[in-house]
Amino acid sequence: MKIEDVYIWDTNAKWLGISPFQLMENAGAGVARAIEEKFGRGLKVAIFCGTGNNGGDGFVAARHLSFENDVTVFLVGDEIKIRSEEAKHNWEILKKLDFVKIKILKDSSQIKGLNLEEYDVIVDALLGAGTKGEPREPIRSAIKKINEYSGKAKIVSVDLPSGYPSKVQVKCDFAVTFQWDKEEFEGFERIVAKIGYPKELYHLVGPGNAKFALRKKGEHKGQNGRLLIIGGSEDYFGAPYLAAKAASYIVDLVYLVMPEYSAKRITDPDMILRPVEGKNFTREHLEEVLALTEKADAVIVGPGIGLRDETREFVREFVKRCEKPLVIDADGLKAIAEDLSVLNGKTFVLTPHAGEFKTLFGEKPEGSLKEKAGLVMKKAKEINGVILLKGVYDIISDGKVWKYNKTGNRGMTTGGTGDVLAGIIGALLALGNSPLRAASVGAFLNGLAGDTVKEELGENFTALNVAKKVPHAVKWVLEF
Ligand SMILES: NC(=O)C1=CN([C@@H]2O[C@H](COP(=O)(O)OP(=O)(O)OC[C@H]3O[C@@H](n4cnc5c(N)ncnc54)[C@H](O)[C@@H]3O)[C@@H](O)[C@H]2O)[C@H](O)CC1
Ligand SMILES: [K+]
Repeated sequence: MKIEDVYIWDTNAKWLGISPFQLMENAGAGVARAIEEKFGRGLKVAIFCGTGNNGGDGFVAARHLSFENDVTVFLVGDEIKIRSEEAKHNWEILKKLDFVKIKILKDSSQIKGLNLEEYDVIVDALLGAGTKGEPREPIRSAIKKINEYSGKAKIVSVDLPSGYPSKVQVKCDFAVTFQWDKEEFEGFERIVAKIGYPKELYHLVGPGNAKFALRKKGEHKGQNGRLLIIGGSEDYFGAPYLAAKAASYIVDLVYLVMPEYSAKRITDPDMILRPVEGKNFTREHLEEVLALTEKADAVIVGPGIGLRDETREFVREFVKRCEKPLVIDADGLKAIAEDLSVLNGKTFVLTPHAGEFKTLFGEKPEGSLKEKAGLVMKKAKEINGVILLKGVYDIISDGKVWKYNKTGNRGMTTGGTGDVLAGIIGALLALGNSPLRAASVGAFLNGLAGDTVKEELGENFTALNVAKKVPHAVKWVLEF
């Protein structure tokens, strides 16, 4: 587990209704439990707290420990700097307790002369995951003070030794770290305390994942993604248009490559059209279309492209030679189903529904969520790419992990929502996201846009309604 993942989990946990108060309560209780299990009860405990949430965990631990131990809390810093609601809440509780002693140490001069000889255990809740740079005063002096008692008292750090990874850091007997043992940490003993995240968080896509995927990269036109969409035929022009419309809210530039016959029917000024001659894509268009991919960050191929033999051949040849990250959707999937080897060495997302999945891989996804996810993961591994199986729960895998998405509603069975989804995924790929993240977050945003439409119109709407709610979905995520 990486520190970036912790942020995603916290955000998704909040989305499930698990509040930061609950997490802090569990974190502090976990610290208290670890101490009592290791060292027994009836202890004299000093708890050094900073003004961030690491300190907040310390406040909670103090309350839990106070039941059977003699506890003194040293707040290092000014109490008006206790900012988060959950830390403040727990601080206010502590101030009402008569059996917990509180000492406020606003500057280093108050720390230097402290004598901590009477304490059996010193808890270090000064700095945690929010540490930026070398520890500054008065925290720095507090770290040094604690280290004077190394080997004399037991020193327990909350989450990580304060100051880590700087030179000035607490030398603890162990740290109580939360939920998982974090890969990045080294050089100190760790005990893991679970803080109430459900298993769903390993797999469920939520606003935490989406926030990361939507981060802007630059201030200049084109820096935030250029997407090329290849689709349309004699019979269809709406499908590539819907994909382009949805994507245009996310990336800077969307180029729509279509046979001129269908391109003529598009009048939307948001679109940059790149018509190619004729009514349908054929091998003859190959060089021209490949040249267009050069200035794109990602490519979508398939929406409304049709199933003519010469078009299917075009799709396969194109995929084989395209060097950009790809989303292959709809008729494009049927074209490559005839020869999956065109995917070798490519970076791509396939977006089949159950029927297309069977056409591609000869097996129908059936059974429980876990069983279906197992099959999607197996096939993703075989083709060395990302598969998004569309359904009531969308399942996404890169062959190593699997994710699922629950946003969306029955109204989205209407034609064209798959094109909107492909457009969003392509846009997220063009922003530089991994195929796994682009596909997972694409499914989430598409469903969220659909749910936003449902709030206004009920379950009878069209795919264009969904595409037009993409900016609302994005705004919701960024403000969450
Ligand atoms: N999901 C979880 O794992 C949970 C973790 N919890 C605990 O929360 C902390 C992280 O809290 P946060 O408020 O983000 O940061 P800190 O408390 O680590 O520090 C912020 C605080 O410190 C000041 N500061 C930053 N760098 C320095 C420095 N170099 N010198 C001095 N002061 C510094 C900054 O200005 C802030 O005031 C995590 O570690 C867990 O303990 C939650 O309680 C439960 C969920
Ligand atoms: K700490």
